[in-house]
Amino acid sequence: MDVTSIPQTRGEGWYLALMPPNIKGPMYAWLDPSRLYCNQQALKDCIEDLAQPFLNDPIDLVAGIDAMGFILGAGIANRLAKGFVTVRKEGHLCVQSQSAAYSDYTGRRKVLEMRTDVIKPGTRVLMVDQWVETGGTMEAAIGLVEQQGATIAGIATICIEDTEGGKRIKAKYKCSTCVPEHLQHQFNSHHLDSFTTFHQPASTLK
Ligand SMILES: O=P(O)(O)OC[C@H]1O[C@H](OP(=O)(O)OP(=O)(O)O)[C@H](O)[C@@H]1O
Ligand SMILES: Nc1ncnc2[nH]cnc12
Repeated sequence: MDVTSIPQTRGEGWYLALMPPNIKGPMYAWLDPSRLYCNQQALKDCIEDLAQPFLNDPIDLVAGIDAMGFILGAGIANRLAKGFVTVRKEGHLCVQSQSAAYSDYTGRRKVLEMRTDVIKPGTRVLMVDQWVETGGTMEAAIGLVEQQGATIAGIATICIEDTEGGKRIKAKYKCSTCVPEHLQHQFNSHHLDSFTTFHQPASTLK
């Protein structure tokens, strides 16, 4: 699908077909969700789908995880008319912060940091990231938020894979994703039928 085209008929999760497969190998995610943000209708529909289950829930604050969780998180915060707090990769926050070490789908050790001057005991926080694969990143971020006394109001992310960590998160929290149930197995196996229609333009293969 052309990156900016808007189909006349848009079924559930139509925009997921905009995501191209990884062509760079195992140190990268298996697909690139960020291409869907380039399509104005896809970005709008994705944010609406993720926010919808939480529209009537008591939420005080939205937390987005560095880096791509900032895009969806800010959009969802705006839709819910709530504030937005960043959960950052280490080395960027110049104010008092708490940190948590974790490893993600790459197997690398990483650190997340969060400011300590926003969350109060009982603050209800909606956690947002682009994706949950092993769940390492989301569980580290949840740990930071809970450590400050907040309650997790839910999780919003394009996909939660049915990994051990993904299943643990789904069992424990209210979750909103963009993946229709009948497509979940394609996401779990890291291959989407829509990949077969992807042709990399010659100019991008240099
Ligand atoms: O469930 P996990 O195995 O922990 O993986 C999920 C994380 O990995 C990706 O971020 P990544 O750090 O690759 O990239 P980003 O900085 O572009 O968001 C994704 O957006 C999640 O944050
Ligand atoms: N952004 C992402 N896309 C696909 N798979 C992922 N696994 C972890 N992050 C991912």
